[in-house]
Amino acid sequence: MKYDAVIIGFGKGGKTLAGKLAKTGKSVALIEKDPNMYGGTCINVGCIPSKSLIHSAASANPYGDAAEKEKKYREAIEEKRRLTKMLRTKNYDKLASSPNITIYNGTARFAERSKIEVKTGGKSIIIEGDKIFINTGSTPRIPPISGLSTTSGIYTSAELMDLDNFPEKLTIIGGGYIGLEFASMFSGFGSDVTVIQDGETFLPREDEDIAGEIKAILEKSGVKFRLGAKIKYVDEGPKVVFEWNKQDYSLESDAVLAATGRIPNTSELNCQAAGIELTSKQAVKVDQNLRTTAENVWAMGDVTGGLQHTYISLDDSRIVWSQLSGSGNYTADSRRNVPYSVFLSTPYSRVGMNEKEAQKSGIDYITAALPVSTIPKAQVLKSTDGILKALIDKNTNKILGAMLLCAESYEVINIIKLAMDMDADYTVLRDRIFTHPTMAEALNDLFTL
Ligand SMILES: Cc1cc2nc3c(=O)[nH]c(=O)nc-3n(C[C@H](O)[C@H](O)[C@H](O)COP(=O)(O)OP(=O)(O)OC[C@H]3O[C@@H](n4cnc5c(N)ncnc54)[C@H](O)[C@@H]3O)c2cc1C
Ligand SMILES: NC(=O)c1ccc[n+]([C@@H]2O[C@H](COP(=O)([O-])OP(=O)(O)OC[C@H]3O[C@@H](n4cnc5c(N)ncnc54)[C@H](O)[C@@H]3O)[C@@H](O)[C@H]2O)c1
Repeated sequence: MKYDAVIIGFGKGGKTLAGKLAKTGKSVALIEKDPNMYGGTCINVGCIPSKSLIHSAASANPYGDAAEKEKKYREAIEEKRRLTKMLRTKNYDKLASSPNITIYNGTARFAERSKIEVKTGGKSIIIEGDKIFINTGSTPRIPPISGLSTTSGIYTSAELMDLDNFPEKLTIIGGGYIGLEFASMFSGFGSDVTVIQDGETFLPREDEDIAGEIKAILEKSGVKFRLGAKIKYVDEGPKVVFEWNKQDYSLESDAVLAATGRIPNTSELNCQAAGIELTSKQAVKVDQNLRTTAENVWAMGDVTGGLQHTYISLDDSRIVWSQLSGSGNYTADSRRNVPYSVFLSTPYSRVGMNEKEAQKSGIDYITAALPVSTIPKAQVLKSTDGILKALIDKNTNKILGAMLLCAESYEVINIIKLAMDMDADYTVLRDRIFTHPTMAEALNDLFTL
């Protein structure tokens, strides 16, 4: 079988590109190894199921009795299963219904530069592609802690989001995005949550005041932190044995989540057969056009070792499409002002520089700050914890960055990103009409210096 394009992995970038290529009449083969992953990590085991559970947790009663908590949790898991199944089917049907797309269910590996071996159900077939696109995503990194991969009751994020029984007591290893979102979610359901992190500093990339507020909000909801801890081993229970503040502790719980980062999925690809180089972190090495070191082979999304967000994988498909459709002008180094949101009970969103980075770069900046309690909509929502902060270039009046720790920050941050992309002065946000009462209207006050 020969195709114009072979796409390995049904992730965000891959499925978007498949659709675009098929629309222009190209023949496309899309290979996915797991039928429960049609549509990729985001809709099956990542963003969407976690946000569905976070949404359900927001209306749970963390102080309810055991039966009430269990009931609410089971309903939330059922709703998550319904939602992911619906999206998975939709994603599959959308591509499968195109006459130009063939979906293969099997594990792909390079036989040579343009030939891919697909192993499926004990059989193996070779398919050929004029152009090949790698979109195989990433997988949880399990650190070499004794007992971590062999003890029962230790889960990855995907497994924990499919647990039938409510964990009254949850230990989370790792205080990154996944660790904190799950801490917030499970404390919302009423779990007793402890986060164990190796590093001393909480959210080391954030400004201290912001990190401090986030930690205080999580602690207020009952989450306990053990920062600068060294895990010695994990044992049946499950029980995590660790050293913290020069003392040994043994923490037993109903479940342990390993949220210790994610590594690119390249181990099955046999990249060397195609002359595709990997980085020292096992990511596919790409240039600014997302070309690999092999001719006519590109890579998109988590597998490239860059920022791990669904919208980055989507944007990667735009970079690739820019070359396939002619202009080639859009490249990874022209991508700027990439925002992110951490979906905590009080969500945190950021775009651009923070103070730490501005100080390091020597830019002359002004800091604008606004306590969330002054925002009328925050009072309506009864969500008055948090702070809004923005940095403005003193010489040019341009916005350098913003950090929003408040309800609905994941929506409002996109307004600031747009203003930054348009190179607007901060006064544009200060003087805009926004609807009332909204969280967005707080930008008028934040940017009134
Ligand atoms: C719990 C969690 C929450 C998250 N929340 C967010 C969020 O709120 N917002 C956000 O933007 N990002 C979030 N992310 C990150 C986001 O999910 C990923 O960055 C994104 O899904 C990566 O997409 P991708 O296109 O690189 O590949 P993926 O969507 O991972 O797709 C890769 C596909 O390739 C398949 N595959 C792998 N190897 C092979 C092979 N050899 N042959 C055939 N198929 C193969 C895999 O089965 C998989 O389906 C979250 C991640 C997790 C785990
Ligand atoms: N809202 C979002 O966009 C969103 C949400 C969830 C996940 N994600 C993506 O998923 C990726 C993976 O998230 P993650 O939280 O697993 O990784 P991460 O890299 O963000 O955090 C890993 C954490 O584990 C800790 N850690 C590592 N080894 C440890 C050990 N041996 N003992 C104790 N602590 C240890 C680290 O100190 C760190 O706090 C992120 O990079 C993110 O891009 C995005």
